[in-house]
Amino acid sequence: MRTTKQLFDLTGKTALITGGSRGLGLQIAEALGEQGARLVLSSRKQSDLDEAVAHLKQRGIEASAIAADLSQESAVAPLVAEAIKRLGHIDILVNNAGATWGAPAEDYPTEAWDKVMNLNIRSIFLLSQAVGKQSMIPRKYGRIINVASIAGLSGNGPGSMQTVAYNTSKGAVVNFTRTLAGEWGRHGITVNALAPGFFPSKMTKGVLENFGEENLAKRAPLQRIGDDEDLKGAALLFASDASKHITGQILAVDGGVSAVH
Ligand SMILES: NC(=O)c1ccc[n+]([C@@H]2O[C@H](COP(=O)([O-])OP(=O)(O)OC[C@H]3O[C@@H](n4cnc5c(N)ncnc54)[C@H](O)[C@@H]3O)[C@@H](O)[C@H]2O)c1
Ligand SMILES: O=C(O)[C@H](O)[C@@H](O)[C@H](O)[C@H](O)CO
Repeated sequence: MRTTKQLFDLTGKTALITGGSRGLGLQIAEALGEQGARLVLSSRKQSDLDEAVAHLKQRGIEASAIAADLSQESAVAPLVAEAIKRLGHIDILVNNAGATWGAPAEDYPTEAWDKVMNLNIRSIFLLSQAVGKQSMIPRKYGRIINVASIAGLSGNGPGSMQTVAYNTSKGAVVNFTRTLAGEWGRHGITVNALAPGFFPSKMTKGVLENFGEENLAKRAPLQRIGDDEDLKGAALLFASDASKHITGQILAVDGGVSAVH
């Protein structure tokens, strides 16, 4: 029997983290790296990635970066091939890259719908498929962590941001997580999702300006918004052997918002 410390230890493990250059992805990278995992980060811009790698190196974390536009299907195969080349294999896949777009549903541009859907759900399917087939299934081990959102657990009320594609894509992430967990449990792969509430980031800058921190915090029983360490514990749980008997689960990290709304 292992100790709790050993169950959460990621020494010798490898992880590919999409959208790892900033925001929640970088926070997850810190969490996994601090526990000993070797990392490959991916996101669209090489310059952002270089900064993130330097930031992690300062904290003693081994990371490298591969730029890829995941809204394009053609980006997936080269990314996975290069990540496996660098890491040897992939133990942990964090599907975190995501984006949003706001417009009233009746006027919502189909280009925006396609962009959001391609990145937020289609790329998660494609990446999981490639990493599963090439690395996790043959090795009979894997941890897939999808970053959903509490916006995938309910719709937006009147007066909130009009993000029909975003909420729809995150709802799809939730049920994709359960479905893949059902299929791949027999291969020793767990598939779980984080459902963050509001965290300040580049993506949510507009929401923060529109509604104000106080109003966003008021929605939560804990009366606060997320900060730069609030996702770490849940991410580490799903990445490590501490969760080897947990799959297909959606964990809200939201100050309690989804418990009461
Ligand atoms: N911030 C929040 O309140 C919040 C809440 C719930 C869920 N989320 C989810 O967390 C994830 C990260 O968001 P964030 O808030 O850190 O935002 P962010 O904008 O800071 O980070 C998004 C990341 O995704 C990458 N990315 C964007 N488009 C891409 C593309 N086409 N190809 C490859 N990479 C791309 C960016 O480079 C960046 O690394 C998203 O899936 C988002 O939906 C965020
Ligand atoms: O995915 C996200 O960006 C967040 O979860 C948002 O949905 C906020 O929680 C919401 O906007 C607060 O009102």
